[in-house]
Amino acid sequence: MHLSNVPDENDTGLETHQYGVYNVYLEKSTEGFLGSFKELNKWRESLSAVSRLITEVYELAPALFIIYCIARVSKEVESVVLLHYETRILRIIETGLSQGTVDPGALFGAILARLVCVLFTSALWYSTKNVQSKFRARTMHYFDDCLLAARLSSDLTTDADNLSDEHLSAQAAWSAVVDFIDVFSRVFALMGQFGYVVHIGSSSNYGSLFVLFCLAGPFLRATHQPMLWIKPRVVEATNTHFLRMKALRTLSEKRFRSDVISANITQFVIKQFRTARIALGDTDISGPEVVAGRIGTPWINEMLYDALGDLPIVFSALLALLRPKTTSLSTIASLHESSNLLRQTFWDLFYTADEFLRRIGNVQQFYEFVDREPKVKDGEMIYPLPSDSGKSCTMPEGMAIELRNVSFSYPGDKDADTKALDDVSFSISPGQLVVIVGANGSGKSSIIKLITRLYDVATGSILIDGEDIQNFQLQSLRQAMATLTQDHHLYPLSLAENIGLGYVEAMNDTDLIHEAAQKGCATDIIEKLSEKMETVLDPQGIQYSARVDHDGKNKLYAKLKSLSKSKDVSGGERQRLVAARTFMRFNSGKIKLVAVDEPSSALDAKAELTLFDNLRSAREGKSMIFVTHRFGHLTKHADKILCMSKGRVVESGTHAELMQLKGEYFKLYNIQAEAFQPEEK
Ligand SMILES: Nc1ncnc2c1ncn2[C@@H]1O[C@H](COP(=O)(O)OP(=O)(O)OP(=O)(O)O)[C@@H](O)[C@H]1O
Repeated sequence: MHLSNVPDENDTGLETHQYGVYNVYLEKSTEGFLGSFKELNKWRESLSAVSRLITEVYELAPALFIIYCIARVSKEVESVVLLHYETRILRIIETGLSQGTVDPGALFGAILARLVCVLFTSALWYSTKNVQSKFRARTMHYFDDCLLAARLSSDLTTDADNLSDEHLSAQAAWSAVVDFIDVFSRVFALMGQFGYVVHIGSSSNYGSLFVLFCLAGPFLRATHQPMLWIKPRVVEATNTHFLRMKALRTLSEKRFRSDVISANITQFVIKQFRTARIALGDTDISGPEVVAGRIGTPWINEMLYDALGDLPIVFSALLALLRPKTTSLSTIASLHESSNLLRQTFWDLFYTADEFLRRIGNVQQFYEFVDREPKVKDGEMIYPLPSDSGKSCTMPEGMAIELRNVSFSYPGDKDADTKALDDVSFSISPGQLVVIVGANGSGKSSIIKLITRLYDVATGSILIDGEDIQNFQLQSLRQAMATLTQDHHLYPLSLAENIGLGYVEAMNDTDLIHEAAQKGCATDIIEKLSEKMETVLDPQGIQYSARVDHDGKNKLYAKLKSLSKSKDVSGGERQRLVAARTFMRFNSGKIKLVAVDEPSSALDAKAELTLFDNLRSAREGKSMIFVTHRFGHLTKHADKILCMSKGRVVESGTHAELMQLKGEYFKLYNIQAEAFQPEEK
C-alpha cells in the first residue's frame, strides 16, 4: 500500500508516505528554482563525504588503491576491446564468405588478439586478488578504528541526544569505496562503448542515433523510478502486526531462553506470533526504499519501457531498408551486440550508482558520528588544585563537594516536567563518609552520576574543592574518583586484566592484583577456575558448524563442543570481581573520592559486610559516598546521612539526629528493623 503525500496534521512542512509496513516522512517537495537549488545542495553535501572518503582511503594505501582501480577499470573496459575484435572477426568472415575464401592469417590474428586481451585482463584481475584483499582489510581496520575511538569518546548525554549508531560500520564505508570505484569504471566502460558504437555506425552516420535508440528505454525507466535512497527521510515502522511479530521474535533469543522455559510461555508466544502473521497478511516487509522501487511505477509506463527495448531492432530494419548498399550483416550483428552491452552496462551503472548513493548516506552519517562534539565539555584546570590556589579545601583529607540548587532531568526524557533532581543542595567536607538513602527513583544514583560528570546539571552548580566542576579537566577529575556501582560489568578480557584495569599503570603488577582480589572477596572464585587469573568469562570467540551431524560420535561435533566450552560465575561472584577492580584503583594514590552505589545486591551478608569494611578501611585521604537501601552496616558509621524523596533531599544529619526527627528516615529505618522484631501476638 502506498499513500502518497499525506499532509502533516501540524503542517510541519513534511509529507508522509506509506511503503509496506513503514511510514516515510519527507520534506515537502519545493517546485521550481528553489527546489532545484535545494537538490543541488544535497548533492554537494554528499560530494564532500565522497571526496573525504576517497582521499582518506587513498592516503591510507596509495599503491593498493591505484592497483585496485586499474584492475577494476581494465575489467570493465575489456568489453569494448572484445567487441572490437568480435566485429573484426565477423567482418573477415563476411568478406571471406562473399569472396568464397577466408583470409586465415587475418582471422587467426583477430582471434588471437581477442584471446590475449581476455587472458591479460583475467591475469591482471586474479594476480591482484591478494592486493584487493589487503586493500579491503586495511580500509576496514582503519574505519573500525575510527568508529571505536568515536564510540569510546562519546558521553552519555551525547549518546542520549543522538539516534542509535548501531547501523554504522566499517563494512558500510568499504562498500561505498567499492561502489565508487565500480561507478567510476562503469562510466569509463559506457563512454568507451558509446564511442565504439558511434564508430561502427560512422559509415551510415547514424551511430549517435543508434545509441539514443538503445538507451531510450533504460533511461526513461531509470529516471522515472521513485528514488527514495537519495531523499532525506525519516523512516518509522508503524504496522502493529509487524512490530508485534518483531517483539515476539525477540523472545526466541538465547537471553530470554530461561525466562520463556520457566514461565512456560512457549505455546503462547508461537500462537501470538501466528496471529500477528495472519493479520499482517502479504504486506511487504522489505525496507521502504525497496518497496518504493517495486510499486512506484505505473504498469502503463512499464509496458512503454518494455516496448522501447525493441527500438534497436527497428533501427537495424530501417537501416537495411533505407541503406541496403552501405549496410552489411556484420555491421548489424555488431550493432546488436553493442546494443545489448550498452544496455547491460547502463543498468549496471544505474544500480551501482543507486547503491552508492544509499551507501554514501551511511558514510555521511559515519562522518557526522565521528566528528560530533561531546556534550559534556572538558574544562582546563587540572585536579587537584595546587595548594597555593587560594581555595579553602584541606586536600589531603579528600574531596570537598558542594551541590547548590541543583536540578536535573535526563537527556532524551520526553516528559520535560519530571526532574530526577529538584533543587538539591548539600555539602560534603573533605574526608566525610556520607550515606544517601531513599525510596526507589528518589534520585540517589543521579547525584553520583552528576558528581562523576557522567551528566551535567541543568540548573544550579556543583563545586569540587570550591571550584565549579565544569572547569576541571575530565580526565584529571576522574583520576581522583573511584566508583563502584551496579552498572559496572566484567570486561570480556582475562580476570587479571579485569582487575588490573582499575589502575592501568600497574596492570602487570600481579601482587597488587591479588591483593585487590582479596579485598574484593574474589580470591576464592579465581582459585576455583582452572585458568585462574587468565580466565576470560565472556570470551568473544566465534565458533560455528555447518553440515555437521550432532551425534555424540561425530569427531567434528566433538571438536565443536570442545571449542565452545564457556565458563560462568554467579551474579554475586561477578560483583566481587568488579569490586576488586575498584580496590585496585586505590593503588594509584590519587583517589580523593569513593562513590559506591548499591554494589552489593547479589552479595551474601558476610561478603557485603567484608566489602564495606574493606572500603571503609581504605578511607584515609578520601571522601566517601555510599548509596544504599540497607541500613545498619553503613549508616552507623556515617558522618552525614542524606535522605531523599522525589528528587529532593528531605532530611540530612547523623543517624541519631534523623531518628529524633521521626520523619522519612525514621520510617524507612523502622520498616527494615521491624522485620527482625518478634511478631506481636
Ligand atoms: N537513564 C535515565 N533516563 C531517564 N530517566 C532516568 C534514567 N535513570 C534514572 N531515571 C529517572 O530519574 C529518577 C531518579 O532515578 P535514580 O536512578 O537517581 O533513583 P534512585 O534513587 O537511585 O533509584 P533506585 O533506588 O531504584 O536505584 C527516576 O524517576 C528514574 O526513573
